[in-house]
Order: sequence, then structure tokens, then C-alpha cells
Amino acid sequence: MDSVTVRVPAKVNLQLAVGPLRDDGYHDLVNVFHAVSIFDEVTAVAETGMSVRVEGESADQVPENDDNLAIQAAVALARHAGRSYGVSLAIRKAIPVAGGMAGGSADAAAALVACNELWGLGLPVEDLMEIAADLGSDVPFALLGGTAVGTGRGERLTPLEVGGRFHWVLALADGGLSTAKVYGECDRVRAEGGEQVAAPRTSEALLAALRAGDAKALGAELANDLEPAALSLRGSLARTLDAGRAHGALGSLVSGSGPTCAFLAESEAHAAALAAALTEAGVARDVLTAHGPVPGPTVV
Ligand SMILES: C[C@@](CO)(OP(=O)(O)O)[C@H](O)COP(=O)(O)OP(=O)(O)OC[C@H]1O[C@@H](n2ccc(N)nc2=O)[C@H](O)[C@@H]1O
Ligand SMILES: Nc1ncnc2c1ncn2[C@@H]1O[C@H](COP(=O)(O)OP(=O)(O)O)[C@@H](O)[C@H]1O
Repeated sequence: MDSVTVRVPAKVNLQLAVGPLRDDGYHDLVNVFHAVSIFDEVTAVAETGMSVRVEGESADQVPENDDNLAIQAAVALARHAGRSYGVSLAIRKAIPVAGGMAGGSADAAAALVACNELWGLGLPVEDLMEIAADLGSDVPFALLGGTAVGTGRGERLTPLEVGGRFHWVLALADGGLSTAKVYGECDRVRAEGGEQVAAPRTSEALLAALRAGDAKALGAELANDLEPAALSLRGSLARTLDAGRAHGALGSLVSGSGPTCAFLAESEAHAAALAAALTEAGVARDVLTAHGPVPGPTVV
């Protein structure tokens, strides 16, 4: 095979409960991931060296060198296989960069799937999962897709049952937020408030809403412990969240470390109307609609 193309979705976080800072610099989480229908595409072509090109949404903000997570994934896979394979990767981005939607993790997961196929390795998904966890906390979910709860630093996954399709509106912001800075700000805000930080706990009400496919109940349960930190670093997001609530979103939150804001709608038609209202209100760089859950990386 000379070329493999993989389509891979973005995620939003439906619940992100953040425990105290660990000794290794990470936080224990309860992280409910939900893959949504905004897709990057990664094409892997057999080559002697390793290279990456990026085009599409905010491509100028994505490194085209060894810092690119997709190249790191290819290098890690070749090392795992114990061979000096080469690949040229072409990434077509639609997932907002540094937006809290795990675009880099998605590209890394897609590169693992594409190179496993291109190089004829036939490694099982368990092996890819192990490599994924070393690349980043969000990469294992990016390999899995659907809806799942992540514990530990988010890499230990349990798939969740979901009883329907949910409709989302995503308000994109100008410029990204650094994940490490947002976690750091969360620690700072908590310390300032003298907050005693408890171990993170799964919301049973949220899991029940997912199982039932009940958008109204899910909207009421959306929660993100990183939201105060994202708002502290990017005050303008408060206006965006307020606008979504004012226009009838069933629930609203900052996705992960932000700055993308996610709004849950009642239906596809409601999502379109809400997106139009947010665009009209001028509270976002761009407004997208999407549905979830969707499957993980798919060879096209
Ligand atoms: C916040 C979340 C929510 O899904 O994603 P984004 O919204 O950024 O996409 C994740 O926890 C991000 O996962 P990911 O982007 O893979 O993070 P990593 O590369 O593993 O870690 C980047 C940095 O984030 C912080 N970090 C990450 C995960 C975690 N459980 N605790 C942390 O404190 C650490 O400071 C770490 O150095
Ligand atoms: N393939 C990639 N796509 C996007 N960003 C990447 C990629 N590889 C490395 N990065 C770097 O990772 C940072 C975080 O990007 P991203 O994964 O899009 O956001 P987030 O962590 O907020 O979900 C970016 O600022 C970029 O410099």
C-alpha cells in the first residue's frame, strides 16, 4: 500500500472534574469525552524520511517539524516496531487549533492508525493505546472515539453507552489557550480561594442522561472544573457563554481547556438557529454545528 488516509473527529468534554495537582505535574481527572462531527484528515504516504505538511483551519499555527504530534506518533510507532520506517504525512485541519478540542491528539491517533496500515504492522489497538498514552493524555480517547470516561490523567478509558444523537453548537475564539497554562491557572485560582480539592467523581446523573439520550437532562449536568481558569485567562468567554444561554442552549460550557465554547441544542434545527443567533451576536470568531457521538479514526 502506498498511501492511507484516515479521518478523525474532534472532542468536547461533557464533564471535566479535576483533582489536586499530582507529584508528576498532572491532575487526576474524571473526563467524559464525546467525539463530535468535525474532522481532520491525515494522509500517510510511504517515504524514506519523516515529514509533515499541514493545510486548512489555522494551519499556520501548527508546527511542520518534530513538534507536530502526528510526526511524534509515527516516530513512536516505528520505534515500537523496532524498524526505521519513513512516512510523509499530510494533515488537512478542520479542528480548531489549541481550542480545547484535541486536534493535535486527533492527528496523532490518525497517524498511528494510518502508519500501522501503511507499514503493514497489524498491531492490535491495545498496543496503539499504550503508545497513545505516552504521546498525551487525550490521545487514547482520540483512538477510541464515541463517548467514554477517562480516569487517571484521562488515559484510562471506559466506553459509555449513549442512547441518542446530541446536537452541538461550537463558538470558536480568536487565538488558542495553552492546556498547561489553564491547569496552572486552575491550581492558582483554587489556592487563592483556599479551596480544599477533593478527588474527582463521576456524575451519575450525567451518565444516566447519556444512556437515556436525554438532551435536556444532559444540558443541566455539563460541568468543567477548568472553566473558571479559562475565564480568568480569557474574560471575553463569559459574554459568549451568556449569549448561548440567552438564546436557549440546553447547556453551555468551555470545552476542556478552551477557549472553544460548546452549547447543547434540542435538535438539529435548534442548533442551526442557535448558531445563527451567536453569529449575529458577534461573540465568536466563527460558529460551527456538529453532532455526537461519532466513531474514532476511520480509514477512508
Ligand atoms: C484539558 C484536556 C481535557 O480533555 O484537553 P484539551 O482541552 O486541552 O484538549 C486534557 O486534560 C489535556 O490533555 P492533553 O492535551 O493530551 O495534555 P498532555 O499533553 O497530556 O499534558 C499537557 C499539560 O497539561 C497538564 N495536564 C494534562 C492532563 C492532566 N490530567 N493533568 C494536567 O495537569 C499538565 O500540565 C501537562 O504538562
Ligand atoms: N497536529 C497538530 N495539530 C494541532 N496542533 C498541534 C499539532 N501538533 C502539535 N500541535 C501543537 O499543540 C498545541 C495544542 O493544540 P491542539 O491539540 O489543537 O489543542 P488543545 O490541546 O487545546 O486541544 C498547538 O498550539 C500546536 O502548537
